[in-house]
Amino acid sequence: MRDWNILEELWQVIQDRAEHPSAESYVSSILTHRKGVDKSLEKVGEEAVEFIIAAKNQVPERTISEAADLLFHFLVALKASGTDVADVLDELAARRK
Ligand SMILES: N=c1c2ncn([C@@H]3O[C@H](COP(=O)(O)OP(=O)(O)OP(=O)(O)O)[C@@H](O)[C@H]3O)c2ncn1[C@@H]1O[C@H](COP(=O)(O)O)[C@@H](O)[C@H]1O
Repeated sequence: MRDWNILEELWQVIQDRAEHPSAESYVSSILTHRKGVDKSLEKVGEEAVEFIIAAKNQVPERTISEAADLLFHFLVALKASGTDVADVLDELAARRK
């Protein structure tokens, strides 16, 4: 099975950008956007739609790329909304049957 550490790494980078915003950082630009949390939520919506279209049209490369965009923006939106990804993982674990 593929290593999931990339998601953990990405979460660490997002945390770091939140604590130390930088002008060159895309993550910082979303987390400090004038629209507040709405900007990150908009991006999740856009990327979800793009993912759905790619998957429906059965375009594998595009589906992978849009899925990556969606996962990335979802993590940024979790941060922007003050949600800890650890709590989401705990919630999933608690649903184990
Ligand atoms: N995984 C990503 C990643 N995926 C997508 N993107 C950016 O997300 C943006 C999405 O863009 P769209 O296609 O929606 O383009 P757009 O219309 O210009 O976007 P908006 O103006 O609507 O925000 C692009 O600028 C991409 O570069 C990402 N930017 C950063 N990362 C990761 O986040 C880390 C930190 O990045 P910085 O914060 O930029 O240092 C990086 O090292 C990467 O690992």
